[in-house]
Amino acid sequence: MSENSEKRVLRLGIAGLGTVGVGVVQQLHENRDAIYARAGCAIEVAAVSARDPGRNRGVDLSGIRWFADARSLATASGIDIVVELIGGAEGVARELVEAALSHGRDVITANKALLATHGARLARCAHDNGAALLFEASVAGGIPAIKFVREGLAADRLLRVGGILNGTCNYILTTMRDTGRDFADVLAEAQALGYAEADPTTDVDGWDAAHKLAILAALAFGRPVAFDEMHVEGIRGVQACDQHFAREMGYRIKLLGMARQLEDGRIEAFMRPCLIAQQTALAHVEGVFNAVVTEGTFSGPMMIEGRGAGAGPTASAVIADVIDLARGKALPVWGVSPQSPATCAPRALLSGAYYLRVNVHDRPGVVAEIAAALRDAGVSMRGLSQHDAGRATDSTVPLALVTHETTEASMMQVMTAINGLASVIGTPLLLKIETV
Ligand SMILES: NC(=O)C1=CN([C@@H]2O[C@H](COP(=O)(O)OP(=O)(O)OC[C@H]3O[C@@H](n4cnc5c(N)ncnc54)[C@H](O)[C@@H]3O)[C@@H](O)[C@H]2O)C=CC1
Ligand SMILES: N[C@@H](CC=O)C(=O)O
Ligand code: NA
Repeated sequence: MSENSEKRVLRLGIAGLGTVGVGVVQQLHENRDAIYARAGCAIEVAAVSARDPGRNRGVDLSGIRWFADARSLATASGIDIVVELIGGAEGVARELVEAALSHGRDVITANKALLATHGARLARCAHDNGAALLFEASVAGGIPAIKFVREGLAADRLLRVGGILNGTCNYILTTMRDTGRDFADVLAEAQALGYAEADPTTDVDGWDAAHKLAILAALAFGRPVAFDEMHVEGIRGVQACDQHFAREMGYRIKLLGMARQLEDGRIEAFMRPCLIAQQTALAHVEGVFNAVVTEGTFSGPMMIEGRGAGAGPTASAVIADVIDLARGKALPVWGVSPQSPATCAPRALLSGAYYLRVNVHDRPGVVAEIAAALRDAGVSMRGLSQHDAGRATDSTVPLALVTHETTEASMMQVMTAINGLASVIGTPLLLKIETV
């Protein structure tokens, strides 16, 4: 494990002292005795690297070596584990992790962007150099999502994996629904609470959650997923009227991801806002909470829920990985020996029922035009709703419909036809109705 294990001290080199990095330093201090008891050795922050050495971060960093260039932590002496908490799929974070693993040094990271994008290569690098790469904090913050899928369900054959994987989006959607406040206002609040990524567009455009889904799918199916082929949509298109319609129809809107392995080995995966029936457990995962769901051939359906973001939960997951290493527990990155990435099935192959909301000029014949677009694509309507709550001063009105079971290909055809209608204002919103 460690060049220093005989002294029963495990020495960390932490890169990045933001929300999570500071959380780790603080929690190691505040919960030192319990951590010592479980790890069987002392955990010490031996070195750090952050941008501004002079800034007061509210934690005691005295006596800790400071490295101006985080990449130096990969090879510096006196460090047993590199803890990468900078973030981002490229740049210093990637270079540091690659260099440390190549040097045979164990790495712990919370960086889902890096793992989703370069996971196949990093797994190979860790394997070839006998180094461990642990990443519990990368998916669903404090929820032990990685251990749940990779270890807890190791004997099962998983049929699907997914869940609500972005705390910022879930917080925004929940708060908008409950308070009627607007998107930008609630996003600023999520940022202030430390939930959002350095660039919050990563959260609201669905990429952060998609990164996490790619990691879960890789663990569930034993192979990294070709991330750039995944279907990803964010929550910017969701309007107040959608929350009204969803409630009226018995649903809640959630940014939801789901991955399934098809018989031909391809992965069907999406991350997008969906309607979920109000009475399901997943619909009640609210605020910053995340949930991971699985369906196993042998274990059946399961769900775990908890805080998916923030300093405390995320630092706790990082330190759990440190304790694993202290206990001598290091597994292959994806639970099996390194594999090449699996391709994703095209979006058009998805199927299900859908919700479609269109803002239209309120005039005779509009509904007939939309119905014609559905008819031409062979899509059958299950219900239609229009009410004045969402009416704008220019007499445009939102109209929402739900379909019977159909294919995504047919819905894409409907969207193209509707987008071309003169009576349609702005971009219609298409949400999958997901059965969970
Ligand atoms: N905030 C959260 O709730 C969660 C964050 N994560 C992940 O944890 C990682 C860190 O996230 P946060 O702490 O929230 O981000 P943050 O933006 O608060 O902290 C990152 C820190 O890294 C520093 N940094 C940037 N470039 C650097 C460089 N070249 N050398 C040294 N330091 C550098 C920044 O100055 C900043 O203080 C990211 O990968 C993020 O995706 C994962 C789960 C939850
Ligand atoms: N920005 C992320 C933080 C954790 O990964 C989120 O909001 O869930
Ligand atoms: Na986790």
